[in-house]
Amino acid sequence: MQYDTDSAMPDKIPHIHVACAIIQMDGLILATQRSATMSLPLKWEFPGGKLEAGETPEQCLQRELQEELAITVRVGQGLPPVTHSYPAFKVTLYPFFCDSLEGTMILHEHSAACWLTPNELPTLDWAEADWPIISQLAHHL
Ligand SMILES: Nc1nc2c([nH]c(=O)n2[C@H]2C[C@H](O)[C@@H](COP(=O)(O)OP(=O)(O)OP(=O)(O)O)O2)c(=O)[nH]1
Repeated sequence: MQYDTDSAMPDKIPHIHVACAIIQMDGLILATQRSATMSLPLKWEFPGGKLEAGETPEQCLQRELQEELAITVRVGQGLPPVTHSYPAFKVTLYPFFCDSLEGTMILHEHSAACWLTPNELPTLDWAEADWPIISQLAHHL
């Protein structure tokens, strides 16, 4: 029997699920830059990280934002998830609007952070998976 390998073989690349925070303050949105030693080096992203087993996206965001930036936020409305395939893995991003930031931000993992208006967001070199979110924000906020 012959198999069509493309359809019969299971997907070999890992598929990760990542919650990310669109943190708003005074009309600006927080962007963070991945460090040179992280995957997708120096790309800009919304802070967040991989969902752990049994964790809601809201819980994941509170944990990741505390670990990465030493801040807490109020997690609000979600945007539609976005799935993107990188050469080595596939990611589904679960974006959430957040506000009411508390704490003094410390960059524990990122190389930089900045606050931008929705219109300025496309000027950064974003991780490829983020572009559908950036377009949505630039047009709708
Ligand atoms: N947090 C976040 N990650 C994003 C975005 N866009 C995007 O492609 N990603 C990717 C980068 C990472 O490969 C993955 C997020 O997982 P992570 O930051 O916890 O993973 P990592 O591989 O850097 O670190 P590790 O915990 O596995 O060591 O999703 C985004 O907007 N925010």
